[in-house]
Amino acid sequence: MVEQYEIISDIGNGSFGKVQKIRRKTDDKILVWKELNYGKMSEKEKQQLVSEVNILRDLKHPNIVQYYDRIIDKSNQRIYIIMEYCEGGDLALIIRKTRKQSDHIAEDVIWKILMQITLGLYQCHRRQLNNQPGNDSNPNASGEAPQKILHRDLKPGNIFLDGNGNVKIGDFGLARVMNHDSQFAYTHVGTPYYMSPEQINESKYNEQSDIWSLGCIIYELAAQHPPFQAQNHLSLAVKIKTGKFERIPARYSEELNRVVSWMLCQNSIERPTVDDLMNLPQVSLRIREKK
Ligand SMILES: CNC(=O)c1c(C)[nH]c(/C=C2\C(=O)Nc3ccc(Cl)cc32)c1C
Repeated sequence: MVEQYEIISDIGNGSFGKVQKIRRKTDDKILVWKELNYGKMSEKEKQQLVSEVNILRDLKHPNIVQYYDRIIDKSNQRIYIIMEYCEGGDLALIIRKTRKQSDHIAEDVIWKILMQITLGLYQCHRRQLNNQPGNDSNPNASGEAPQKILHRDLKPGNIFLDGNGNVKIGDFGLARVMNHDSQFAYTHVGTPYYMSPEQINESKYNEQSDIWSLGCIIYELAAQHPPFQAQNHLSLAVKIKTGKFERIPARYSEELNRVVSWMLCQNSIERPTVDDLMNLPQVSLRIREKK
C-alpha cells in the first residue's frame, strides 16, 4: 500500500502523471513513483495504462528504467507505478545545463549514450519470448514468440541517468506491444519535436519510428537543439516532412554526422535498425569495452 512509502519530493512530470521521489520504509530504498489519476481516464486510456504496466513489468535491462511494483488506491482512484530512481535526472536537463554553461557534450559521451540507448532499444525491438510450454504467445515459424515493443515517445526527457552514468530509457507511457502479425500500427499522438514523418502522416509507424526519434536525440546532444524547430505544430510538421536540417556542429566527426543523418532518413526503411546501430564500429567498440 501507499503507506509503505514516504513521499520525499516532486521531481517532474511523466506521461499522464506526476513523478515523485519516494522512500520505501522497509529498507529506506529510494525509488520514484508515477502517480496517475485513473478516475478521469477513458476505458481506452485505462487499457493503455494496463498495457504500460505490463510492458514495464516484463522489460528487465540495465538500459531500461526498472519497474518495481504498482499500487492501485481505489479510495482516490489513483495508480502508482513504482520505478527505479535515476539520480542523474534526464537528458533534457543535461542539454539545458550544457547550453546554459555555453559548453558542449564531448563526442565520446554522445557515442556512449547512443550505445546504451541502442542496447535498451534492442531489448524492446528484438525481444523474443521463448515458446516455453504453457506460454500462450503466438509462436512464429521458428517456434519463438516475436513480440516487439515500440516506445513511440523517445525524447531527451524520457532518457534518464543513474548515479553511475548509466543511461536508461524510461516512461513507456505511449508504448505499444506489436506481435508478429501486426507489424505496423495506426494511431495518432501529439506532434512533438521528435515525431517521425510517418507518424505525422498518421500512417504506419514501426520500430524505425523509434530510430528517427533516437536520431533527433543524438542530433540534439550535439547541436543543443532538435533538428526540426518551428513556432507551431503545423510548420513543425512541414519541416519534419521536408527533412532538411543543418549539419551537427563542425567539432563533431563526419562519422557521427553520417549516423545521425542515416537515422533521420525520410523513408523509414532506409534508416538503420537497432542491429545496424549495434554493428557500428564506434558502438560495437564501446559495447565490447563495457563487458
Ligand atoms: C529535476 N529532475 C530531476 O533531476 C530528476 C531526477 C533526479 N529523476 C527524475 C525522474 C525519474 C527518475 O529518477 N526515475 C524515473 C522513472 C520513470 C520516470 Cl517517467 C521518471 C523518472 C527527474 C526528472
